This record gives sequence, C-alpha cells and structure tokens, in this order.
Amino acid sequence: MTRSVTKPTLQHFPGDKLLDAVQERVGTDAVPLAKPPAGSGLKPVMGERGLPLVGKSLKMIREGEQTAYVMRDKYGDVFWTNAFGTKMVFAVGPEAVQAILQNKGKVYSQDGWVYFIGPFFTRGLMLLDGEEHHLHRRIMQEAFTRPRLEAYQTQVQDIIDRTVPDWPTDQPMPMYPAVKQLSLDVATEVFMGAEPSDETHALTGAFIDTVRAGTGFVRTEVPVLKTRWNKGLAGRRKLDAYFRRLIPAKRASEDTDLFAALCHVETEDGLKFSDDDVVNHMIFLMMAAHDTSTITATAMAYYFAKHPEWQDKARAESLALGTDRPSIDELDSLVTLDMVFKESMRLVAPVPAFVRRTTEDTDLLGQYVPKGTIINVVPGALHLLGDHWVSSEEFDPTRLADPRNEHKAHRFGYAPFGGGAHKCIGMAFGTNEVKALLHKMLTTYTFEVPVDYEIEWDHTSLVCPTDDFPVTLRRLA
Ligand code: HEM
Repeated sequence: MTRSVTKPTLQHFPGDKLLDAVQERVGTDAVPLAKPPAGSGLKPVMGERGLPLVGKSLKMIREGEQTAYVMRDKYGDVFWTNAFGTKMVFAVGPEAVQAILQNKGKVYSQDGWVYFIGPFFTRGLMLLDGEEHHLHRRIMQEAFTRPRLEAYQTQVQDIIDRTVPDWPTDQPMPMYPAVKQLSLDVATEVFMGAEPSDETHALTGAFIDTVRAGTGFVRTEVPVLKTRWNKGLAGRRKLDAYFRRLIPAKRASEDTDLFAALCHVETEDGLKFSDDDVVNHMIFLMMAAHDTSTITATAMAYYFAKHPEWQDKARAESLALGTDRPSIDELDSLVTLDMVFKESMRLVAPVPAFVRRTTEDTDLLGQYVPKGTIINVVPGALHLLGDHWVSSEEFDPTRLADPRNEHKAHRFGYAPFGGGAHKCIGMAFGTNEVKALLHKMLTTYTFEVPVDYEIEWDHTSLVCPTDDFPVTLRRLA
C-alpha cells in the first residue's frame, strides 16, 4: 500500500497497537444499558462499557463505523456503549433507522445534535425540533426552489471553471485540500455573496474552527487555553458579528446568493426569518454544505482513479454531453456519474452519524431506551450490513441501478442524506455541485493512483483522507 500520512492523526501513533489490544480486552463484557420497567415486556439494550473514562471514543475515532460493524455482530442492530462523555445507543439496521428517522412517537429529539455541536451551531435548522423545525424548514425551502438552485449553480460553475483547469498535472496532487478550497470559495461567494478578501479568509478560518470544535475532548470553555472548544466559540462569535452587520444591506439588495435568499424568503402565508434566524441558519448551512460536498467529491475521484473502467464510462457520457457548463437537467442525465456518486456515498458516508436524544422512556424495536439517551444512527454501517447488499464492501455501482437496485430494498436501507423530517434540505444543491465538479474533472483530465494505493480515512471529525489523497491528473488531449 502506498501512503504517506501528511497530518497528525489518531490513526497511527506510537503504542497504537498496544491500545488496540487493550481495547479488545477491557470493558468488553456484555452489560444491559438499563433494566426495563417491570411488566413492560421490553428487553434491555445490550452493549459494553469500553475503557474507563473514554469508553469507545478512541476506538470510534480510529476505526469509524467499523466499531459499530463489529458490535452489531455481537449484539444485533441496536446496542450501546460509552463514548464522548456519555452513554450512546447505536442503531444500524434499516428497521431501527426507520423508527428513529420517521420518529412517529416524537420521542427522538434533535437535542442529541445539540450535545455535540450546539454551542457553535445554535438554532441551526438541524438542531430544531417539532413544530418550530417544521416552520423554519418551510421558510428555508423557499431558498431552495428550482429557479434559485439554477442561479446558485451558475455561480458554482463559475468557480469550478476558473479553478479546476489550473490544477497541477503529471505529479501527485493533494486532491482533498484542493476540493476543500473550492467548496470554501463556494461558501464565500455563493453562500455569503462576498468577494474573497482578507476578511473572508479570516471568516473561513473562524468557520473551520467551529466545525472542528464538536469533537474536541475538552467539552467546555476553559479560559486562556487554545482548546478546540474555545476556538470554536471564538469562531462562532466572529461569524455571528459578520452576518449580523451585513443583514440590513442584504435585506435591501437584489443579490442572488444564499445569504440574500434567507433575508428575502417568505412563505405564502407571510412567514419570514428574523435577523437572529438568518445568522443562525447561515452559519449552520455553511457547515452542512462544505465538508459533505468535499468528502463526496474526494471519494468519487478516488473510486474513479481506482476503477479506470468506470472513469472511462463516465467520461464518455460527459464528453457526449458536449458542454462544459451543463444545466441541472444535463447533469441529471449522466447515468454513470450518478451511479458512482451514489456508490461512493454508500461506501464513504459523508455524515457519519445522525444524532438524536430520547425525550421519553422509549421502545426501540422492543428494546428499552431510557429518557435522555443519546442515539446514533450510523449510515456507514447501515450501508454495509444487511442481506440486501451483495458483497457490500466492494465498489460496484451496478448495485444501484436496474435491475439490482439494492439501495431500494428497504426505504431506510440507504440514507446518505438522512430521512424523515430532517432529510437534507441541500441534497439537490450538494448533488449538483459535486456532479458539476466531477464532470469538469472528467472532461479535463484523466486521474490515476498507483495500483496498490488504498485511501485511509481519518474519523476524528467528519472523515478526511489521512494523506490528503494524492492523485495524478493528466490533461486530456
Ligand atoms: C453530499 C452532500 C451532502 C450530504 C451527504 C448531506 C447529508 C445530510 C444529512 C445526512 C442530513 C440529516 C442529518 C440528520 O438527520 O441528523 C443533512 C441535513 C441537512 N443538510 Fe445536508 N448534506 C449534504 C449537503 C448539504 C448542502 C449542500 C446543504 C446546504 C446548501 C445542506 C444543508 C443541510 C441542512 C440545512 C440540514 C438540516 C435539515 C433539517 O434538519 O431539516 N446539506 N444533510
């Protein structure tokens, strides 16, 4: 395997094998999460404690969804462990995922997300519950109508057109930071409607700090120290001040960026966002959009580089379109690109967990989950487990098309964009952005990696490649 790790990572460090051996032995006895109430007929959720103090946090950071994968073998689709300072129930099977995401009894609250990212993404759409969430979502939906999506896509395409052709060729290029920079440009120009400047660069730094803060080990403000948490709070304050200052001008403008859209949108019955809402939603939207698209585009480029036959097939379709600036409909017509997009998100789920908290003592598939428990839906495990996936660890985009359609075997068996009331509101935006980027790459370059190269993902926060994914681009004749 060819790889050189380019950033500090918990994936490899002196003594890591010893830690793994300890984690295999300590805190692995099967114990119930809680005793079900007498006469309830419910069974306890079974699981294990993990290491003292840290539980399975390190294991989950080092192995990603593999931890859930292994525990599911032992305990079934619903199990528990300690991690990140709390007890957590994990749901990895389609039935359990359906129960949680559909949330028919209204017992699975977004307060689970608040535990992780609340201080930095206060009152972002994903952190709201019930009727309030429904109201805000209805207003925000107006910022994602087809005409608005088309206007955003034109601006996204401009950024792609001026960036991708300048990427270095004929030598390994770190792809992940290049795509990340591109999606930060999208955040600046298409979301904020700003020209890149010293101020927007400082904001980009503040924004990255808010994203990284959620998985900090110190989970409270400690004066003076430069912890992830403190940096995240400082970043939040900077972003808040920036957006608040510009709201009056945006409200008065006819701009077509997302910030302007949030200032202007109004439902048929006259509901609008307050200034506080605009600030909160902007900061959350920037976070929700940027790493997810970066990860998906990087994963797609990786699978294309590993599987040149799929690359050739997708390129032939892209070239046959005969345009450098495809419309959304034209992007939708690229069948192979779509299959690879879906298969890449199956194997590398950009959002590794969907977090909830129970508001009542709850019956989850006949198992007892006490009120206040954090719940994690793990799409990375959902996408690998279950009878409906054939050779699930293999990259095989044909599984996602007629006649196989393995992703449709269960309504909640494939959920990279989530499901239920909180299903990704930016799904079309993100899909268009990623597909337009890959279309441009396919029609400009071939991409390759050494035959024995395998990407390694770091799971400390949202996933990213430990070596930035070095890929060699060769300009098409
Ligand atoms: C490939 C790209 C993307 C993926 C895989 C993705 C995935 C997800 C997932 C899984 C959720 C639900 C999480 C949960 O239920 O706990 C979600 C929610 C959300 N996403 Fe995305 N997302 C992507 C791109 C975007 C973009 C581009 C935007 C904005 C332009 C966006 C905005 C949001 C918002 C606002 C929510 C919260 C929705 C709600 O609570 O009603 N996402 N996303």
